[in-house]
Amino acid sequence: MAVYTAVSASELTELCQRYGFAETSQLKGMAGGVENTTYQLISGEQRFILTLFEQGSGEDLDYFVQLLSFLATQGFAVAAPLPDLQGQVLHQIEGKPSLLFPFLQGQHPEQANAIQAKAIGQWLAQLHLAGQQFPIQRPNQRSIEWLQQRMPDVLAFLSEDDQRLMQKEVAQFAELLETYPDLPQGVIHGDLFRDNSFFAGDELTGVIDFYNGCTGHWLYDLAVVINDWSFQAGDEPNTSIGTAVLAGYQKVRPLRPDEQQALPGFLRACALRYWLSRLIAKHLSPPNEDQSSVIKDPEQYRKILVLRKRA
Ligand SMILES: Nc1ncnc2c1ncn2[C@@H]1O[C@H](COP(=O)(O)OP(=O)(O)OP(=O)(O)O)[C@@H](O)[C@H]1O
Ligand SMILES: N[C@@H](CCO)C(=O)O
Repeated sequence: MAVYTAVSASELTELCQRYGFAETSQLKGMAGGVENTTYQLISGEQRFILTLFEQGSGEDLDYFVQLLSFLATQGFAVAAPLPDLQGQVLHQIEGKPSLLFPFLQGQHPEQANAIQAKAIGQWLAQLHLAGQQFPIQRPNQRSIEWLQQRMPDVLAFLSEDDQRLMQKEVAQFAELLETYPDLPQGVIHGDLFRDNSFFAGDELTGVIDFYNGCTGHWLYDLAVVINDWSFQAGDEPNTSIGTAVLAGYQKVRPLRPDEQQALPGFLRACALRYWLSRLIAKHLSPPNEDQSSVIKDPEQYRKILVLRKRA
């Protein structure tokens, strides 16, 4: 259960007054999630999601709020934060920056089918195209520079073979970016795993967790999705799912020839990115007791990297 901060009755009452909700509204902790405190807020027949951000000052939240509001006005299936009666979106609850979201219908597709995979590919390409009209920039916090800076921190936790693998892959990604310096960039989601999407049957009802959203390579975003959506069970990729994501994407925005050439390298780089971020989460940002059950396995992404190298 990802609830690190308890909300007092007085803070809940204040929140309800700001939104015009009944004072009988209740909070219920949500399972799932790693970083933030998430509650379901139940007000009569209505349900919402209340997120208290456990890290950071909330400065970056302004980017996410603006981006989500922009996407909602463009008709995207996203959970955009809701303004209170005064039009205020960002709140402080128990001293934490907090947002209230609409409750999305549906489930995360643990075993996604090809129709769902195609739908997420289409959604992603539409995001990339629409993002060209979004004026705010945010650097990618998981760029090649981040890989280069953070890699030395985790080498001590790896076997000699894995150290060599990681060093070589970081160097090869840097070379790839030099070989293809003009790949298109723009707004990306940055973390569109299956557990950040909701489907009711085969219909995509919404996408959440834009906290890795930034200005980055569109191909990077696509590679994150193809990796997570293809490796649904076991160690082998479900290639028909990867193909469906790509087909959905290209139906909306065909890849340029340089992107097609660079895609295999980006699939490796994105596997590397999650191998590294999960190693950091495991060894260098040790979870507290409540979080330990939700730490994601770095080994899964090392294996994906090795498989992507062989392909
Ligand atoms: N708008 C929403 N509608 C319905 N359920 C939601 C919504 N937003 C989040 N949830 C659910 O709440 C739980 C926690 O959310 P989430 O995964 O975003 O947590 P987090 O800690 O912010 O994320 P992360 O896993 O990236 O650290 C998840 O089970 C998710 O499905
Ligand atoms: N999607 C990430 C966790 C949230 O950033 C992972 O699977 O490692």
